[in-house]
Amino acid sequence: MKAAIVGSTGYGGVELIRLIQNHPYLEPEVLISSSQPGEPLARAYPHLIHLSCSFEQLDMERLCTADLIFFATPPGVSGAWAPALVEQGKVVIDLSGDFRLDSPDTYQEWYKRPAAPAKWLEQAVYGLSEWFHDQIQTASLIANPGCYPTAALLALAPLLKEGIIPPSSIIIDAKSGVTGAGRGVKQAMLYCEVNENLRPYKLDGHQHIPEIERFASLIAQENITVSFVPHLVPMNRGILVTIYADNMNNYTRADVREIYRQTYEAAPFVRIHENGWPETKFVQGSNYCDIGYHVDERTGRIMVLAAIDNLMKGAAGQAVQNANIRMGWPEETGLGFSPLFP
Ligand SMILES: NC(=O)C1=CN([C@@H]2O[C@H](COP(=O)(O)OP(=O)(O)OC[C@H]3O[C@@H](n4cnc5c(N)ncnc54)[C@H](OP(=O)(O)O)[C@@H]3O)[C@@H](O)[C@H]2O)C=CC1
Ligand SMILES: CC(=O)N[C@@H](CCC(=O)OP(=O)(O)O)C(=O)O
Repeated sequence: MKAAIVGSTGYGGVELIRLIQNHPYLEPEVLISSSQPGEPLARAYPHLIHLSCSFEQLDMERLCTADLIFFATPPGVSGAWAPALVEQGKVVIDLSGDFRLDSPDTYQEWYKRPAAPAKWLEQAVYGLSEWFHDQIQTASLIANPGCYPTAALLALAPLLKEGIIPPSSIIIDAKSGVTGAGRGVKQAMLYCEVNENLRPYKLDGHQHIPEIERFASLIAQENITVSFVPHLVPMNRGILVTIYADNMNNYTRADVREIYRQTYEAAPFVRIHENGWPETKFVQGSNYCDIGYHVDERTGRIMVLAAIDNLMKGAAGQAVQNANIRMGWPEETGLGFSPLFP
């Protein structure tokens, strides 16, 4: 099948090229760049000099030569282009946040821009592969989750579904590498600003808060609110979330172990750490989400940790996993990379 990637000069886009180029059933046929049309891929990414493709202008007719279209673009781009592509019978997988929220007002409030039409927000299927597998199988428009929500929801969802933690006690402390902010030039992301520094940011309005709350509530079947504190850490890739919640009814470590075991026993990309806790190095370059937990009898809290590679399970890897689910291919197709360590 032919794939098109819009935003292929960005970090999410180049990770898609790497994955699709190694995928047995997908070809990276159309690589779109609005800033560098006509330029060879190797000019933007010399490590891909062995691939002799060039970037192309964003053009509807050209996009329609592909079967599957990935958007790895800033907010607003897929919202404008995806509906027409779906109407042409194409499958669209969107890595941006344009279709992750169901209310135009909520999108406007958190993204500070107008939303895509409500009809398309309602039609989009959330691409958290392990939890929305059945809906993804028939979806035309897949809203790939944000990087922080992927880690947070995979860690939280089993406990929420079982009603083990109360709806308002949840604190999510999250840390991301710098590729999470994209390849665009920003002063705050310069080496001297980021190196040897640990920076909390957007405590007062991160766009992933409504996304986490929407799907946590859906899974728990009650209204969930979370406190969310993201941090930027001086590393290229990786996200670690540490979640704190009250332990209702004193569930034991054995109870929690059984819940995670049962929930994820058939999930090829979720690994549970029974001894020790996940680290970002354990998942780097791979599509795994590693989860660990601690049932703290002293304080009556449960701590759950999840590590992902933000560009893989947090973006391009999960997008390819969703393409596999949608096309009926084995979920691991083209994603069988072991993590890079050290
Ligand atoms: N980085 C990460 O870890 C994650 C990112 N995401 C989301 O995925 C999307 C892509 O992220 P990322 O790759 O990091 O971002 P980058 O900034 O690295 O890349 C974005 C790409 O979009 C293209 N672009 C910019 N403006 C337009 C436009 N108006 N029309 C068409 N193309 C445009 C740019 O290429 P050009 O100017 O050449 O067209 C650029 O290459 C974002 O929405 C991001 O929030 C989601 C999960 C994780
Ligand atoms: C380190 C860093 O800056 N990370 C980005 C994550 C962006 C992302 O995943 O984005 P969308 O949900 O907007 O698509 C952030 O916190 O905004």
